[in-house]
Amino acid sequence: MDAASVARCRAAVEQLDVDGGLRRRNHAQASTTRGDRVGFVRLTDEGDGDDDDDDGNAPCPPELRRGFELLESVGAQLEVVLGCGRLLVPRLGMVAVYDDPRFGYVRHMDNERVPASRSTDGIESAARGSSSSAPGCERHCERQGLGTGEQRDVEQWRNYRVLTAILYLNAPDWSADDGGMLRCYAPDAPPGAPCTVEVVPHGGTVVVFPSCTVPHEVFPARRPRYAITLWFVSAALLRDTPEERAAAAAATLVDAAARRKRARAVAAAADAKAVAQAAAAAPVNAATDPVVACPYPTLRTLRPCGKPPRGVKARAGPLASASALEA
Ligand SMILES: O=C(O)CCC(=O)C(=O)O
Ligand SMILES: [Fe+2]
Repeated sequence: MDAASVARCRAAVEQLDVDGGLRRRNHAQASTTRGDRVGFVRLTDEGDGDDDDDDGNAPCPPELRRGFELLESVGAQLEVVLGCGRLLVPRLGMVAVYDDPRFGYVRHMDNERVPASRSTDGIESAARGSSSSAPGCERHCERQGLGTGEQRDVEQWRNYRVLTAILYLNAPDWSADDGGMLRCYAPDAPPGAPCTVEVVPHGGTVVVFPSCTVPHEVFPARRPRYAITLWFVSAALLRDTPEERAAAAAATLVDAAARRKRARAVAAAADAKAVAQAAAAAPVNAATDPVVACPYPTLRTLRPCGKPPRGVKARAGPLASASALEA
């Protein structure tokens, strides 16, 4: 993204902050794991007032829309390039500023398997579509022969994200000395293993990686560090019936050996096209990336990813289903 557009987006984020739209996380571990303040903005005008996701989320400022549109177009291109089936865009996008030079964000994954009883993200659940109390989980467990009594011990995906896309909005004179680097690790790399990619968060740079397989961390920054993030959701998890969800899960869960083969899962570039090309060149196979086994609770908060670019024929993912969007 060009410098002028980045500057406009950054100014919009600063204004959002002045208006009280960015808050520090208030759950217990947040103070030690991450130093950012975040807000969620509505990316569509949709919203009929009876949806929790509406609570307290400002509409995306017009100047910031271009940033989210860029991320959405990255998703649209990756959907085609990676053949991962239909990606969906949540109604909310995240805006973040790291302004405490003591803290970045410790190594984590944006989605992962956790015991069912812990598969919630607290305040993130509504905003990011990551609720674990989705109706149907119990029936899903039953379908798999696990029984409702045992379901608390069953692992589930923490949330519904499959692809993370970040756009940095930092000032043009940002340098490596300012810190704030994003470090991504090879999937399944043990702590301390060599990292695969380090990204200096230059304004205009976009980073994408599969949410379920790439551990990453953010280093503390000496200056306020701005970014917006869109977490794409897979259509496959929107299947309506337990049978369909079970089939989707069985068809898409990846075994550990296959995951290890995907050493490089990160692409960074200055614009959407370059991102898509870089991702295509990397040995990422999103077709086999995992999707969650729970239904998404509020279908209305999702919409299909933007149209693929001209001349590129969309490859139908094995689980993509337009009917999943009709709720
Ligand atoms: O801003 C970044 O580079 C990454 C932030 C991150 O990992 C997150 O918000 O989950
Ligand atoms: Fe993250």
